[in-house]
Amino acid sequence: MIAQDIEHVLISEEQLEEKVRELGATLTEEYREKFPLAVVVLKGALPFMSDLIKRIDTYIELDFMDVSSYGNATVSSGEVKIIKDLNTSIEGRDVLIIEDIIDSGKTLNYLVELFKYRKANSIKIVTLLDKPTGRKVDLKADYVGFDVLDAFVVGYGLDYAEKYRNLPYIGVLKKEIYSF
Ligand SMILES: O=P(O)(O)OC[C@H]1O[C@H](OP(=O)(O)OP(=O)(O)O)[C@H](O)[C@@H]1O
Ligand code: HPA
Ligand SMILES: [Mg+2]
Repeated sequence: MIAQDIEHVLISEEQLEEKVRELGATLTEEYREKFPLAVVVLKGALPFMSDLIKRIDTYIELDFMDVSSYGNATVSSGEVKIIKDLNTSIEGRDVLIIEDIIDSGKTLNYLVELFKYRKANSIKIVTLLDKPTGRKVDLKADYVGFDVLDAFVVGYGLDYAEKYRNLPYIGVLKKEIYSF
């Protein structure tokens, strides 16, 4: 069915599960004495967040922010739009941003600057995927699941034109799907 649009599987369900456990254990240590506010960047980070938080064995608070800059394209528009803001004040909080992918870096750069302005005590980033070759601004995550090369990837939350978020693995989309 939808798997027919995938050229190849890049990261399997098993690899995802193992990595999420590893990241969860690391974050448990990092935040043991704190009560961080985990900010989930909608919509792409939802499946990663939902698996990751079950592997973090310390107190955390969750909040959600919906931002979008891709629309139906495979290249960032460069303009980050806030669709839904946080419900929680982040002044003085230790913020852990949970993301699915860093590509140009513009989404997270925008959020980090916003959270600094709002006087967070600390800001760290955990991202499942990092695509360093896509970078347009200087931004580094604190915790990275996997580096990916320069292909448009989908699945496990990541979309192309709002499709494929429900694939259980990360795959590379066939070129003919997005190039006309
Ligand atoms: O580093 P960047 O080039 O900014 O790209 C990364 C961002 O782009 C995607 O979100 P998108 O704006 O497509 O919204 P979505 O999560 O709802 O798909 C992805 O989930 C990241 O948030
Ligand atoms: O490779 C990608 N796939 C899906 N969404 C994305 N947003 C930035 N890069 C990507
Ligand atoms: Mg998207």
